[in-house]
Amino acid sequence: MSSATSSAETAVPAFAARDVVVSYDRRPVVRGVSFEIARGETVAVMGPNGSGKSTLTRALLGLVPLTSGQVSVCGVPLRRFRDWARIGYVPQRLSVGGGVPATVREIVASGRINRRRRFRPASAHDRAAVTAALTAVGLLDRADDSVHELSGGQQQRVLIARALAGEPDLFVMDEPMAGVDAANQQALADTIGALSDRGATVLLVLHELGPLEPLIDRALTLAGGTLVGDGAPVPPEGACARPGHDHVHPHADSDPTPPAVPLIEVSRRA
Ligand SMILES: Nc1ncnc2c1ncn2[C@@H]1O[C@H](COP(=O)(O)OP(=O)(O)OP(=O)(O)O)[C@@H](O)[C@H]1O
Repeated sequence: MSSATSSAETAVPAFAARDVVVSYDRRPVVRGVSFEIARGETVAVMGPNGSGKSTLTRALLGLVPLTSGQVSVCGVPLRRFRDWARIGYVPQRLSVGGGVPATVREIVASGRINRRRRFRPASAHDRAAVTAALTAVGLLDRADDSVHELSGGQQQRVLIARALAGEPDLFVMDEPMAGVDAANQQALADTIGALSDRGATVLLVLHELGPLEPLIDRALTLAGGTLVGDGAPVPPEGACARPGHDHVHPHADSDPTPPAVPLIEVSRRA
């Protein structure tokens, strides 16, 4: 956690959403969602495909506009929030370096931009933070390779390293385990666990709890854009618990009945 964090500040929620509605083409896909995430909590956002998980998390960061409702980050209304260096965002897919022959190290170093003083070269601390982030995700040996030479799962780890490099105290990760093999999933879970132990706030969009299960304090469950569950995560049982279980539930649009319990899914994405 940032050394600037005072005990008074920890009483303020990291994120607060009130009656949040987000629409695409006037179709609401997040429908009146309210919750608070306390500083230091590790929270999963779960639910069927298309239930609005990504849209909700993007709305918390101002990446999609709210149709109505309010969001505040560390007690500051989103429209006035400027302290973006405190937030590490891991998007669902690699969206940087497209067509540009950027190296893994360059992408990860871009996570320091909000921390660096303008027009100053990278400091020893900047370089050390980048190396530590690459080490944490097991990609130090690929640092000088083009990011396009990496597999989808490795590219996902580059995005996580980019977020780590900025040394934020709030992390928002959209399906960080998607496409990552089992061994590296455990390594990433250990990294996220270490962040959590340091007091970071971690919000994760997840299709399944997997190796992150012991770290999750709370699960917010969406169905059809509505919050239908807020409580302890429910581990998968029976067939759903089997490794490799592939289970895609119908889109909430075609099944308007909210589930009684959180649905645990495995993404079909490679
Ligand atoms: N940019 C967009 N423009 C129009 N519709 C969108 C856009 N992004 C998402 N949607 C639609 O909004 C709904 C919610 O999508 P969202 O990606 O937030 O759900 P999700 O729960 O994260 O899904 P998944 O688990 O499949 O990633 C879906 O019906 C989706 O098709």
